[in-house]
Amino acid sequence: MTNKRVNVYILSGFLGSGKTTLLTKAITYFTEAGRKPAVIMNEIGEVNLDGQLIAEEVPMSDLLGGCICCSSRGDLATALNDLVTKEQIDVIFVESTGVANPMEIIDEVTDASLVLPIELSAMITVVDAPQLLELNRTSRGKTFRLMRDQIRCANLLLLNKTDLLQEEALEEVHELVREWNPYADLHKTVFSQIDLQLIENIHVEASDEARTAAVHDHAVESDDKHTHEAHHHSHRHVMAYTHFFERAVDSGAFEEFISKLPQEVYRAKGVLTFSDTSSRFLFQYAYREMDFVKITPKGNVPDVAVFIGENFAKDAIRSELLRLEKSSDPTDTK
Ligand SMILES: Nc1nc2c(ncn2[C@@H]2O[C@H](COP(=O)(O)OP(=O)(O)OP(=O)(O)O)[C@@H](O)[C@H]2O)c(=O)[nH]1
Repeated sequence: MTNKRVNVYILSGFLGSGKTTLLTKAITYFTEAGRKPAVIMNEIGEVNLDGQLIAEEVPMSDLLGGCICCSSRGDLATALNDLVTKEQIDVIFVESTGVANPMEIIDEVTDASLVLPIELSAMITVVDAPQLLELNRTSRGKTFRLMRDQIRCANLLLLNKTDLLQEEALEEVHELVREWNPYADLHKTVFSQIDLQLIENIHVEASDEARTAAVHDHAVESDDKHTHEAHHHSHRHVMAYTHFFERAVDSGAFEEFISKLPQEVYRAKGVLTFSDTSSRFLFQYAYREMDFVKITPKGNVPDVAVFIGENFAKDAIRSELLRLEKSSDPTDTK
């Protein structure tokens, strides 16, 4: 379970922004690099038209007739499960409907990562630059707010359709996006054309060296808020840390650890065995409230916890959990 994990990328962005345009390019790139991609396509309508653009040999799952984030909740996990259990896949792209709430999708993928060999690698948001600019200048309604949320949650941002804007207008919308998300890698694009290696790099960084860098970022930001601008090139914004437990931890010590989580961690969940209880527990943590429910997991579920937040120090969480594991080890006499 702890070995190879399939990288999951969420593609978000408002209706017609250029997600499928990016997806077809990304599939070609990963296929040519010898890695096997798969796609989960979520459409509000009852037919998957975008799927027609994806090569036949790419495994694809359709979630039709609703948004992943509301009516189809649970279906995404099933689709992920089907892909990773039936196919030899390296990468999964989840193309959400243009109106999906990004946090809900992040939540559902990370929920699934508790029980499946997958890992949320990044959220990539494609922004329709002319549309955002127009909404910013005029209505600022529901669509505008949704676009803002999709931008805020991203690790990689494509400011797309820049061919349709004059230089000055482009700078205006670029500034707006940068203001909403100072952390993501931001690229001005035409037909979602970017160096696709960037997508792989997000993953590499998020999975290892980034841990150290995240600690550094965090420390610098809390020392001096005015140096915030210096971190524009960081890929770390909304991020997740998954911890697989090697042994059971003490329930009281774990609760205390959760109660002291930094405020940058706004969501955590997991399945745990405690050294001082007979049952296993599903734990949930949201908006500083925690909840533990006894469960008997179906299948072979490891002891695991996922932490989701913004720019938190993954290393600090990891070392504290290792310390809890060590202190509940009866063979450790130190
Ligand atoms: N002019 C221009 N058109 C673009 C650009 N990128 C994409 N398009 C066009 O915009 C339309 C929508 O692109 P898609 O990639 O299908 O957008 P999408 O986000 O997948 O759309 P939905 O699935 O409906 O949410 C297509 O006709 C594209 O060819 C761009 O940079 N400039």
